[in-house]
Amino acid sequence: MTRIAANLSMLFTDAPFLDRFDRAGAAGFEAVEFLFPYDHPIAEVKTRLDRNGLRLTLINAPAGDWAAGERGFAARPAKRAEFRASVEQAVTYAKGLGCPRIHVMSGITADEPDRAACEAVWIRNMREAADMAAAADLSVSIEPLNSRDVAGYFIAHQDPTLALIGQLDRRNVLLQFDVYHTQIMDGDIIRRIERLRGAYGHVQIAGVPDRHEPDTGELAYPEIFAAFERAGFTEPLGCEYNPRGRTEDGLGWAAPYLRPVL
Ligand SMILES: O=C(O)[C@@H](O)C(=O)CO
Ligand SMILES: [Mg+2]
Repeated sequence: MTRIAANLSMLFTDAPFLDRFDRAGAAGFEAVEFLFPYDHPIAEVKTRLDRNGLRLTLINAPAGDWAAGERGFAARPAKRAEFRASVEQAVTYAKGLGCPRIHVMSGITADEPDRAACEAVWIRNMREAADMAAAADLSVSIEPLNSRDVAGYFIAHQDPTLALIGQLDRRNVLLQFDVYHTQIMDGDIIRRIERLRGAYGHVQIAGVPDRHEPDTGELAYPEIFAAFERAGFTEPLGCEYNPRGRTEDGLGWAAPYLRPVL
């Protein structure tokens, strides 16, 4: 059965962050994910999850100055200290919030002079992140981002990302399969879902190319949902899209996957 999670960094954004949990619960979501909860104490976020009966499926580790274009540190040789501090904070939040995985971002490396040095530090950092996460019984999620939206990001394609993950030799590190980014960069979505079965631990969805609801654009999402089911992937798919209007007004496509609203 297809299950879905509301991405609270992109859905319900007409409400303050903490109020988005109530909106997601009222809309019938069973789970949520979001990027950065760090402006709010763990206890406050936990209260919002619990009072809406929501499970948390993913948070991102702090990724630096987002507004200035920073997108994490793992592949940036000069940012080792920031990297470690960000993973420590993410592990503390994930543990406190009952979230099973953290997305650790790699960083913009287009201006780094030495790609080999970026790869070497990425491997060293990600191994450390994996070990810190494993000690807390968590996994690490790694997501390639499309280079149209995020130019210069260290990882843009799935297969090279999987090759890097393979070099880590850590079982708790999995691919974050964002269907939106993957369609833009790699395509062949259905075959990829089958072929990479077991290699991805978290999935996100959006319409392509406009990143709106998954009922528009070039992808046939009902077919994609069926492929994930056939592949045995039963975790909630993160709804990480920019709603065309008010979030609730665009949830018609999601009706079969939402809890009945009382
Ligand atoms: O796809 C995305 O944009 C996100 O999943 C993310 O973590 C940050 O860019
Ligand atoms: Mg994503």
